[in-house]
Amino acid sequence: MRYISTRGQAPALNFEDVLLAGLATDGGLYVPENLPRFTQEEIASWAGLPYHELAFRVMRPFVTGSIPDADFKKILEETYGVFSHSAIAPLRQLNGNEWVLELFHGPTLAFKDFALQLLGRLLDYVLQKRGERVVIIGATSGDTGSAAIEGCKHCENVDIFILHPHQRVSEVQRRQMTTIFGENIHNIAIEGNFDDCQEMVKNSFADQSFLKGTRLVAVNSINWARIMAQIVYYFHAALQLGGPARSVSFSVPTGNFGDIFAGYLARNMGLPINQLIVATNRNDILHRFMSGNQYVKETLHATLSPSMDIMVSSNFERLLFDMHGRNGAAIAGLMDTFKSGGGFSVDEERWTETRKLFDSLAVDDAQTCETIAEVYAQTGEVLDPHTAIGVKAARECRRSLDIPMVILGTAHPVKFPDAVVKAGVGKALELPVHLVDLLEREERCTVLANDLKAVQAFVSQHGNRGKPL
Ligand SMILES: Cc1ncc(COP(=O)(O)O)c(C=O)c1O
Ligand SMILES: N[C@@H](CCOP(=O)(O)O)C(=O)O
Repeated sequence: MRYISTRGQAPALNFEDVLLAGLATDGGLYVPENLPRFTQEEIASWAGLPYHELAFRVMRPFVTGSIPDADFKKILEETYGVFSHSAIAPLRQLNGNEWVLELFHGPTLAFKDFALQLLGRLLDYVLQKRGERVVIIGATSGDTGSAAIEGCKHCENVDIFILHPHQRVSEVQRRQMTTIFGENIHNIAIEGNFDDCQEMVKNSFADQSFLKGTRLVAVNSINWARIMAQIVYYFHAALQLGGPARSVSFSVPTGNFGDIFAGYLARNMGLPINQLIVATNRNDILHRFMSGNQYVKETLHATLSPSMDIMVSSNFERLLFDMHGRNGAAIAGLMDTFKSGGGFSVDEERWTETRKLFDSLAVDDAQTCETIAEVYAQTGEVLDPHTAIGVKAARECRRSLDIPMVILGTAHPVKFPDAVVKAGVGKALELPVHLVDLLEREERCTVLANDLKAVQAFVSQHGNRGKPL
């Protein structure tokens, strides 16, 4: 399998090099040159497989040529062996044909564990084989950070730096990052928002001189391996609901467009998906595109669903690439316009074609709380605010009541007690055993200005097991 950049100018790479590349050298994102496509019979034959075995079948074509089957199987078995629910991603029924796919039974209680538990193991495998050390710089609005630290903390050959927006993540999210100690783990709170953190990561790929020859790796969903691992649970959910004989719809709480892009790929790989709903919070650039063909930046607002407080949505570029017939030059042009502050629309025909699959809704904080309260009253289930946005969007945008609607349950509500309390839910939420004393643990974190040079200087000072590079 070869991977090409969405901007058409970077060299094509194999899986191992894509895993270690992050952003392409032309600033684009890597995508498979040819997407594998499974037959309906093949997909049907996977019904009832344990999650790690399904994961092997779905992801195998992407790693072929880089990771031998036996090694990949072992890595996957270990990866999903750390999840606390035997079904790994159980489906919980809300209503007749409405389901929440619970993606929060991994170690950090959010869907990020599905990919980052795997990414840490893949990095370990590849770096040991190569005898190479790398630096990771990641940006988080709350969940990627802890999942990346948890996934990489034991990696001998990795120093990890996680940037989060100072005072813009929940207390539980922050502590899940800042209470994990290790000479290779560094938490930095940036006096800015998530987009600032993400831009610093992307700019660091563009000029890596501060790393003095050490390779920079991404843990954000710009890294193809993140998206790859998230494709699996669409197959897993659909197979439990009668797929592929029956099609299924998904409503996806969306920020960086990684999770829903994985659903789009699952469909292109042969899984019958009827509808994909882009569910955003007040930071609604993706909803404005899907509903009105306008991709224009606005001010980023802090909301009760902080993990989706994102305006510059990385993976949207991967969708645009397909929408434009995989024309890298066209994407480079659009991205340059966007980076210089301009918005854009796409050709009306391309947009109408895309809308055949995608619908969207922006949900504000008041509606988020109403939905948490409504679902609690109906079912006794407490939703986290991100999942609640997915439920609200599913209920508003659903095209057919006959087709099962799966809402991606992207985080556990215990990570967001403020929203749950604001929604008027009285039920006490308990942290799981491994985090039970989280609120009493010592924290370590460095606060830095919103200044790329300051961050790069910090990385360069601490990038070799706490010592200078
Ligand atoms: C809990 C939660 N829900 C939804 C999202 C949005 O996912 P994506 O950025 O892949 O669109 C995120 C962050 O990315 C998240 O942490
Ligand atoms: N919501 C994310 C933001 C980063 O997105 P990613 O999927 O690109 O890593 C977070 O919680 O950190």
